[in-house]
Amino acid sequence: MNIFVINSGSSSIKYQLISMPEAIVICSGMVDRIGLEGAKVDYKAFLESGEERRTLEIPVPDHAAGLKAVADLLTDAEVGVISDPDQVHVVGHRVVHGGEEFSQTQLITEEAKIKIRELFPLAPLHNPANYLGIEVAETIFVKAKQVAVFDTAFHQTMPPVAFRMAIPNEFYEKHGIRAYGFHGTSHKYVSEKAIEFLGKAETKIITIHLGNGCSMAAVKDGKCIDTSMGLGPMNGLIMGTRAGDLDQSVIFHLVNQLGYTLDKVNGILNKKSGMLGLTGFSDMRDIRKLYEEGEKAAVLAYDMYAYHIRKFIGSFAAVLNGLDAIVFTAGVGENDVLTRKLVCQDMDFLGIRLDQGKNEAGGKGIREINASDSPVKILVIPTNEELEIARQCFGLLND
Ligand SMILES: Nc1ncnc2c1ncn2[C@@H]1O[C@H](COP(=O)(O)OP(=O)(O)O)[C@@H](O)[C@H]1O
Ligand SMILES: CC(=O)OP(=O)(O)O
Ligand SMILES: [Mg+2]
Repeated sequence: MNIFVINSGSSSIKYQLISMPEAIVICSGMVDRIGLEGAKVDYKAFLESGEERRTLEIPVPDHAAGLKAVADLLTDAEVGVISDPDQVHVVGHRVVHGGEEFSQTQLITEEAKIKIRELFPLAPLHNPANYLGIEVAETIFVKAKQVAVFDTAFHQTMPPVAFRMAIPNEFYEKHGIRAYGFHGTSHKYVSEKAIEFLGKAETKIITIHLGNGCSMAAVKDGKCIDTSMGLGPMNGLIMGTRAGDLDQSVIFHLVNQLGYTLDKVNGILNKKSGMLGLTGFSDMRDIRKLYEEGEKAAVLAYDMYAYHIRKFIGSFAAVLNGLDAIVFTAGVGENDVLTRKLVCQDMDFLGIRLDQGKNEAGGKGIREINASDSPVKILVIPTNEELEIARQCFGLLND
């Protein structure tokens, strides 16, 4: 079964064509800077004759144009991997917010599409892009089954004590206002890898997903019991452009005293805050350079970024009542040596002891970077949301 996985972001589309159940990646790549100057389509095909790469620097005005360019590459006479879009049997979509409606992977019906649209206001940077991906894929891969895999699904095992908020009951009962949690596909994938690595069934693990969006999960015996994000993917950790946890008074102050509209405040907290607000850059590689030059704002921003992760490690260790491993994953977690160093610093009271040599060593696959006498394992585990989405699709359609 050929499953084409689409992970649509606000300005990018990551994709992989995967043959299941063998989990063979046929091709993979990314469309970057959609709607911006300097858009680019990256494509890597694993052919019998060897690996073929293409980078197209073409205007990509919207998601439809991006997916069309990818579909053309998939069927290209020279570097293509299929001869016809109908050879894609299933399209698996990452959908960020599934609300209370969707706790599991779901075949996309007209009714499901209406519900995904209703969730736009709760994930404004994500669900509209995910939805567009579905609409466009339906016109390109006409015969394929379309399946949605939700970021919120893995967190549905949280107990009420973790997901309820202390506001009047009717807001939960009538309007579903509660914590949902995000990046669930990634937290699930890396926590399962960590459990396999630890080689025991009873485990207490904290997974730390640091990409553009950042979140953490407390995972006990393979099930999520708490997470740092809530109703939408805005709160918790400091992120590329999102503020993370914030005193509610700030919002009222911005509106009532400084005269901002609520829409404007929403835009500021989602798109202009976080590392971007503190340093002028949202990409960790740019901020890292400034840090190394000793630029004050970058040093403070890095320290704050790590400080908030450390606070969540402390609170999640408390709710887990112990800790076997912490796991770093996603773009920053997998690659940024400095973030991992700052997070693990002065955490030996919790049994977290980093080996800086191992932290700097690099490498592929799972890496253990703790000191040999560290009671808690510190693991770097590359995430693979696309493979997990393909597995979920295959599981749904083979049931
Ligand atoms: N080698 C690296 N060193 C430090 N940060 C990196 C490196 N590679 C990627 N990143 C950071 O990872 C982040 C993007 O992570 P990613 O998981 O791809 O995010 P998303 O899926 O949310 O777009 C960016 O901030 C980028 O700077
Ligand atoms: C939910 C979320 O924040 O996703 P991303 O990290 O892809 O922006
Ligand atoms: Mg991501």
